[in-house]
Amino acid sequence: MQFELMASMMCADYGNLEKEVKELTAGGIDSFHIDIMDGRYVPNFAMSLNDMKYIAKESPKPLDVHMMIEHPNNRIDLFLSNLRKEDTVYIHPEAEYHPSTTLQSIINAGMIPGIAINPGTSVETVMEMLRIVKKVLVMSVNPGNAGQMYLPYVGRKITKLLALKEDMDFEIYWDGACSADKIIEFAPKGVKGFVLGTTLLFGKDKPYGETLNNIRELKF
Ligand SMILES: O=C(CO)[C@H](O)[C@H](O)COP(=O)(O)O
Repeated sequence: MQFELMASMMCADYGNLEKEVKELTAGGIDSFHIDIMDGRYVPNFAMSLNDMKYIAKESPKPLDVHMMIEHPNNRIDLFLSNLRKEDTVYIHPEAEYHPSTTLQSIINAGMIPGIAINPGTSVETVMEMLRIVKKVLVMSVNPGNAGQMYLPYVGRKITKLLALKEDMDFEIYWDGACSADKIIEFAPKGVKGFVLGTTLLFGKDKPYGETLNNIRELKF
């Protein structure tokens, strides 16, 4: 079964970032998920513009830039000017007065536009934006921290999005507490990719390549 695996780099060993990026690249990761936080939209600080630039320099793999910041429109050009056509930028619609303006800037710059949907945000709230994005990142934990519990009510939202995607042009991605049983349940239903953090990939005393191979060989 074809699905994408992304590494949540806020969970990586920052003291050995070069080694982490090289091992994940060699191990077959599909892209690097970079959580940009401002300590306001979410109660944490994670990665920065410089971390994003460093990872882009160290690996040819695409980046998923997840903007967990207030008013991303004020800072979007800084990020877009350092990205490539194959990179995705996700914004949180709640963080902006006019989120479609920000999405249009991402589209105009040639990157892949995405929205991230918080557990408490309904599909109906973001319906019009589903028509202009290519990717929808469904948060199955509240944004800001790795290592949280999966929130089961998010499953219903994914079911709704899967039905809508039949008539629209976006793919669904999973972010937060992603475990093997969630991949087994949701990949066959059509979820296109999974962000891997502390639950499945990091801090496991196992080479990343081995973990990624094990996930790709899961029995469906
Ligand atoms: O978006 C995130 C936090 O807001 C992280 O990417 C994600 O939570 C990491 O995965 P895990 O939950 O398995 O540690």
